[in-house]
Amino acid sequence: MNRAEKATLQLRAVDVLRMLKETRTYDELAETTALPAGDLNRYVNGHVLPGADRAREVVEDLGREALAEELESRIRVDEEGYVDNSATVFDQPFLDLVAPVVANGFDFDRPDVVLTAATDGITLAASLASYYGTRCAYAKKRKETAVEEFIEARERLQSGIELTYYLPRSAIDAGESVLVVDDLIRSGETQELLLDIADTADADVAGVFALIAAGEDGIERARNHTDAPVGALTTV
Ligand SMILES: O=P(O)(O)OC[C@H]1O[C@H](OP(=O)(O)OP(=O)(O)O)[C@H](O)[C@@H]1O
Ligand SMILES: Nc1ncnc2[nH]cnc12
Repeated sequence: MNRAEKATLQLRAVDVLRMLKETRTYDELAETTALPAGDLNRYVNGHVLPGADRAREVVEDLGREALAEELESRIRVDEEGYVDNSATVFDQPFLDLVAPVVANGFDFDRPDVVLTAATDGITLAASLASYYGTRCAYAKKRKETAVEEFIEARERLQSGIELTYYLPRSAIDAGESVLVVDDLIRSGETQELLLDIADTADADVAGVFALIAAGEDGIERARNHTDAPVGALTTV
């Protein structure tokens, strides 16, 4: 880890601790983190940065659990199992906290491109791309004007409707590594189409990630299409 990466990790740990502190006293935060309250006070107030090892523990272990809890408290599932996740996908600062936890906690190789499907996956993909310092690309359900060449992926959904996603061909080069992400995975049909696009582009898949898995079907379907790691922050 170079100095810049270390500093980034330390600052991310402070972000996670500040998020946790919003709903806790220092004593409660000490209990949650198993770190001394005095140290936590200095980190949260920005007087001292946690050491690299401590920072990694906060981001990878605690961060993942805390973010999953925070995510669960923000989503509403209706009586038919459909999820309202607007409070998450509209909150870019929250997604900026998610990015390092995902990048460090899910065994994904650093991608060249973070790929998602318009619309709701875009803010998550943007946060991850920004964290990795890579490009963000999103496939759309219609062809964007003035783009000459597209990669297309078409699938007949369980409902019988045919769905096509289009991505400008220039968005992914052959041999690049693609991390496929979305806010939500349920049937896995959308992720399948995105993996299909990556395949047509002759790209490698770094992984598949969703903030929320609605049931296990989608995750399993994605696992059938790639050997790369597949995961979600929470399952409802
Ligand atoms: O695993 P699946 O069954 O494919 O479902 C997941 C997809 O459904 C939602 O998108 P939707 O198609 O509703 O479009 P939106 O992002 O524009 O709301 C969600 O953002 C995922 O992309
Ligand atoms: N918001 C949502 N909740 C559950 N399944 C979905 N499939 C597409 N959008 C969904």
